[in-house]
Amino acid sequence: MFYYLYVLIAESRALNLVRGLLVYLLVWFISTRLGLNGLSWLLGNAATLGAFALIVVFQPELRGALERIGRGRLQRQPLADAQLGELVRAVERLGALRYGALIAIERQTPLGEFAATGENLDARLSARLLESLFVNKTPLHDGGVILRGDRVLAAGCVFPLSERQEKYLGTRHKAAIGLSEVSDALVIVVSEERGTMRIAEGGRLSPPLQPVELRERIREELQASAANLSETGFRLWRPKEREG
Ligand SMILES: Nc1ncnc2c1ncn2[C@@H]1O[C@H](COP(=O)(O)OP(=O)(O)OP(=O)(O)O)[C@@H](O)[C@H]1O
Repeated sequence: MFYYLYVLIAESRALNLVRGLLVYLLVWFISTRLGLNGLSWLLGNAATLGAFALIVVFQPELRGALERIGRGRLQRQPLADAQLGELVRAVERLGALRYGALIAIERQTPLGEFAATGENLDARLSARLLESLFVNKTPLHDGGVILRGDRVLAAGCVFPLSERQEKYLGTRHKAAIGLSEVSDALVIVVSEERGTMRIAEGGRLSPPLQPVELRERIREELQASAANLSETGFRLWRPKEREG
């Protein structure tokens, strides 16, 4: 439990917070022992308010953690090999043509609330459809596409932005990471500037992937989540090695 707690903390902004809290508690403890009544009173009262402030500041992390715990047995129709081929072909072509793209593959966390921000399509997945959806100057190219099983659920969707501060990350990549922070979706992002293809999952962004790697990674992830689900009935959260 401590290990999992540590990984959960280390993976988020909470690590700095825990360090800060330890310093705070130490100063409070020392001031009480030394009889510095003013400082000790101030720190004691601030701690009560601080507990509420923490809930507000760390609302996204708390939401993510609760969501992970409550992830249930919503079994989705997995992507068949043929559809996976179509998806990878589309992503590869979008990269080659330098069209930016953002595609979320729904797993156990329902993405309905994000699909509702875009245009409902419920169309059969095909490479040509996916490519068309990201062509510049068309009404639906802005935003992300959501795949549910072998269907394109919606396009032009707004995903939550990650609060990561890295300057090299543009909004498309932050939206990919953001959605993967609050759900178990696999999010593929194609850079318009560089034509690179990456996957965001569990709040982490992969390095640029080759088409073969992309296909394997998606296949592995989808198989792993299906196996995990059938073994236990619930999708267990497993910490992963950090990437990059
Ligand atoms: N919250 C969001 N949800 C979905 N899509 C978004 C969101 N924010 C931005 N986008 C998409 O990202 C596009 C802007 O990408 P931007 O150039 O800022 O990001 P980037 O990560 O640098 O990507 P690129 O490498 O493709 O330039 C927008 O036109 C929009 O299509």
